[in-house]
Amino acid sequence: MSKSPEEEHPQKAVGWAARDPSGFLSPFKFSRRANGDNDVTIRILYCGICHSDLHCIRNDWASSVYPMVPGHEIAGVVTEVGCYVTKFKVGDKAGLGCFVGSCRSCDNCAQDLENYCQKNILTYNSVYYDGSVNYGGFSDIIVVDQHFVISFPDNLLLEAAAPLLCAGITVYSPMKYFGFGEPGKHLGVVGLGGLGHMAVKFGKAFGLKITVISTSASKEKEALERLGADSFLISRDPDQMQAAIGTMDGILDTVSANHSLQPLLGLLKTNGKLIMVGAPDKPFEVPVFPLLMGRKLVAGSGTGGLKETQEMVDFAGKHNITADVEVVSMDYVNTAMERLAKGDIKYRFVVDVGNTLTVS
Ligand SMILES: NC(=O)c1ccc[n+]([C@@H]2O[C@H](COP(=O)([O-])OP(=O)(O)OC[C@H]3O[C@@H](n4cnc5c(N)ncnc54)[C@H](O)[C@@H]3O)[C@@H](O)[C@H]2O)c1
Ligand SMILES: [Zn+2]
Ligand SMILES: [Zn+2]
Repeated sequence: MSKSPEEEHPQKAVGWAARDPSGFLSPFKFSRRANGDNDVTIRILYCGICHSDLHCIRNDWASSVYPMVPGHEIAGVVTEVGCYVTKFKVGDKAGLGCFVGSCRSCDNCAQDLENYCQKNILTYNSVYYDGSVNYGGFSDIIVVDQHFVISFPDNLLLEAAAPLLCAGITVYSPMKYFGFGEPGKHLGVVGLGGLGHMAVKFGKAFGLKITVISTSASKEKEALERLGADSFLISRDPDQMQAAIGTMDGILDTVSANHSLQPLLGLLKTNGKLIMVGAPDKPFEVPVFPLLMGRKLVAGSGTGGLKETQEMVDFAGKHNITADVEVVSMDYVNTAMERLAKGDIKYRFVVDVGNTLTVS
């Protein structure tokens, strides 16, 4: 019989886990592997709450395995390093995003695109090479191969930098790849949540013109004044949408639920690109005529590779870019998930794991 999560590895660990698709999280005792020669052990101080965590704990994508300890925007301090570890020493600030493994030999891995490796291993809801289940960042410690660990510049506050490791890289990577990493272009950002607000910040740092496209007029003032967007478009206002037709070089769509793409395609100029990063559970309808009439492209992008993630964090350090966070205690996490489901957060919850994680 296989060993229990608490006994399968030598290092004791505690976290909060969902046990079923209700997604309700509660204390959970498990274990982590011994720190190997290439491994870094991180004492987790903060972990962001991504909408993907919510999709996962509630089994929206029909791929969840329980018990599940979510969390993939992890920031903390290195407490142990293996003998081959060159990137980190004990006491360094370190972080971890969506992946803890990849094959390291396929074409994707050779191009620093571990995020597209067919054999990559997610930080949680996945199985490691040794056959044991991975548990994520709502926990006290984690053991990771140094290749998947990111360094933080000293000037960034850890709690506000943690969301860079998913929300940040998920918008930075497609912006660079699809030609929005330099000044001059006009990019629309749909959905002003965790990903969306990071897209506004990176977009302004790249020198883009940014228009936030939102269903909710209540976000306008903040988008313009606090986040620095150039304009704000209410997608439910037909006059505003009509006036914006054919004005955007690209749109980054971060929306977590199904919605119509047709009005968005209309906003694009000829050769415009609609880049999907939101991950609703149902397929979209893609109307073809708006694509033909203007040679438009609908594309997608998933997080980013490790090299680019480090580049993004270093760029964020130089430009002082972090997430706007609401730091909450571990025992608030179920309320935070409810609020995230309703869009009641500006703009990222981060759990203060280091000070508030308790398991009785
Ligand atoms: N591509 C990737 O690699 C990747 C990485 C991280 C997250 N995601 C996905 O991106 C999505 C957004 O994640 P997040 O953490 O920013 O979530 P979030 O909840 O912080 O933001 C989502 C935004 O979408 C808005 N929204 C929700 N339903 C809407 C609707 N029907 N019409 C218009 N706007 C709507 C919300 O108000 C909110 O502003 C999720 O589906 C998540 O799973 C994808
Ligand atoms: Zn995420
Ligand atoms: Zn690979």
